Amino acid sequence: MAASTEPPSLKPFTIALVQLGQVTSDKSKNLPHAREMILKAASREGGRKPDLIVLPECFNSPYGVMHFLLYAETIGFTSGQPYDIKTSQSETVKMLSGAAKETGIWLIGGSIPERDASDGSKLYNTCTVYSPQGELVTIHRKIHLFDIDIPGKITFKESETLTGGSTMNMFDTPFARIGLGICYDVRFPELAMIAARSGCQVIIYPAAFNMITGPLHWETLHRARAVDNQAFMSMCSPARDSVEGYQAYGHSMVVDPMQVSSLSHRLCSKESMNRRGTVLTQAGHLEEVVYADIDPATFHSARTGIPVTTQRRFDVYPDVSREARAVM
Ligand SMILES: NC(=O)CCC(=O)C(=O)O
Repeated sequence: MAASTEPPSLKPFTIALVQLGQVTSDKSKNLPHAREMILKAASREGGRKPDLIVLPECFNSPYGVMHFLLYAETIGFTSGQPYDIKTSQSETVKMLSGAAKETGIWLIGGSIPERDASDGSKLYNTCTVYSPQGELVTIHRKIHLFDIDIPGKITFKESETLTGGSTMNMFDTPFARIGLGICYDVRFPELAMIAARSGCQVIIYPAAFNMITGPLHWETLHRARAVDNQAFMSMCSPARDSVEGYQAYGHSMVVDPMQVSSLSHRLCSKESMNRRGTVLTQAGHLEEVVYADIDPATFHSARTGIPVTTQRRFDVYPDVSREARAVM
C-alpha cells in the first residue's frame, strides 16, 4: 500500500521471530525445515498466538556470494499486479504462501536469492511477505549490499553477484504499517526514518549479522532505529549453527520505542531494566522461536512524552526524507 494513505492505527499484536537453524547446502531440506518451524511458531502454547511470523535473511541457501546464483529463484512479482502463486516458478514462494495460508498468520518470509524475471542476469537478496490468505502482498529487494572489508576479520562483497534493490517497501496489516529492510539496510538510518515518517509504527528486517559486527552493533542498531524513529524495531537472524562458512550472530530481537509511562519503574535497577526494559525479547544463538507482544500504549507514550515527531525544525535543516513515498 502506498504511504500516502493513512496508516492503520496500531493495535496490540504478537510477533514471532523464527531464529532458524540447520540452513544447509541442501535446499530440499531447508524448505521443509523452515515450514516445520513456521508451524511450530504458529502453534505456540502458554502465550498469545502470533499475528505475524518472521524468518531470517537467506534461509533457503547458505549465505555466501558463491551460492546465490545456484539457489536463486524467479519470483516475478510486480507491485499492484495480480500474482498467481499456483503458477509461480518459485518453490520457496509456494512453500511460504502455503504456510501462511495453513496457519492463517501474516508471514515475513525472510529473504532468498532472487533471479530477476525480466533480466535473468540480475540477482537480488529478496524478502517476500504473505497475508494470512497466502497472497504475496509485497517484496523488498535489499537496497544496500553488504560490502565490507575489516582486514583479518571479515571481508564480504554481496555486490560480486547481487544487484541492490531500488525501492522502499512497506505493507499494511489490520494491526500496523510495517516497514521492510534486509540486514545491512539497517546501517542506513534514512530507510527506517522514511518508513517511520510514512506511517510505519513497526520496522522489521530479516538479517544475518556475523560474529565480528554482531557483538559490536546488533543491539545498538536496534535501539538506535527504535529511539530515533519512535517505532518498534526488530531483526530476525539465523541461528549460529553452521559448521563452516558464515557464522550468524543470532540474538533475534524486538525493541520498543521506550516506555515513557513506566520509565521510573524501569530505572529501579540495571537488572530490571535489562529484563523488562526496551529489549522486549531476545533469542540466544541457537535455533529457537521468540515472541514479543506489541503494546500500542508504549508507542503512544513515547510519542506524546518525547514529542520529537512534532518538534522538527524543517526551517533550519533541509528535510531529505519529507518527500519520500513508498513505491515498488
Ligand atoms: N547480511 C548482512 O547484510 C550482514 C550485515 C552485517 O553483518 C553488518 O554488520 O552490517
